[in-house]
Amino acid sequence: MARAPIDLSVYLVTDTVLCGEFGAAATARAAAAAGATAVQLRDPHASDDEMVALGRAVIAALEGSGVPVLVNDRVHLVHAIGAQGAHIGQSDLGVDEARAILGEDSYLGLSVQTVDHVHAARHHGESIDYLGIGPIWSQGTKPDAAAPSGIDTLERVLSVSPWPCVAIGGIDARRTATVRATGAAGVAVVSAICGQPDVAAATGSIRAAWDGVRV
Ligand SMILES: Cc1ncc(COP(=O)(O)OP(=O)(O)O)c(N)n1
Ligand SMILES: Cc1nc(C(=O)O)sc1CCOP(=O)(O)O
Ligand SMILES: [Mg+2]
Repeated sequence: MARAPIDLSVYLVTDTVLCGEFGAAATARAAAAAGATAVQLRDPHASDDEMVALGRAVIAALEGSGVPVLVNDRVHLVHAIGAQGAHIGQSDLGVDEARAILGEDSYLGLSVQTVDHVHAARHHGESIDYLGIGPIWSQGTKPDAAAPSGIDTLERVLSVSPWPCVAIGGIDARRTATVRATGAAGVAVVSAICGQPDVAAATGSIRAAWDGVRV
């Protein structure tokens, strides 16, 4: 069964530590109400049990919003959480294994850093729903990320990718318009939303920048 296209335009990636006392679930709810269109549950430090509890809380917080939740790395927890898909990278389990766990109805995103990564993934075809490409700019959220690749690499990946691409790394409202101008499908954002004093306002400014609205 074909999956409906996923709206990646403002893609929140949660960070439990950055979200602080406000929490990932409240952050997801406020962000969705302010225009986030997808949420990725990302917590490299959580145990599987903690991830399931957090994921279920995020799903409950988003009830009725229509915003899909994707689980970072832990593809085996997607169904237990009740999430809509998963996101994996070059060092995680492979696309075939992930798709076998997910079945045909769940979304799957893959991180790439280079054009060669896109060519290497091409044979997976419809097993993949979208690519994440980054880090585009310098960022402080993912210590083991590659060096910033710059907007040129994003443009090169976009020129060869058969899948929609979302940019990640150092993206805030100001840079969102730059990403949109490349033809990317969206911006994936952690610290410009998580832990911000007003999550809804922070998300709204990214939403407005993506929509080309002057604020
Ligand atoms: C939307 C999006 N793009 C890229 C990544 C990074 O994935 P990965 O390289 O697997 O690194 P981790 O996030 O797992 O540390 C992402 N999570 N989301
Ligand atoms: C989770 C993640 N993945 C990256 C990649 O390049 O694949 S960069 C990153 C963190 C991005 O955080 P921020 O929005 O705070 O800059
Ligand atoms: Mg990963």
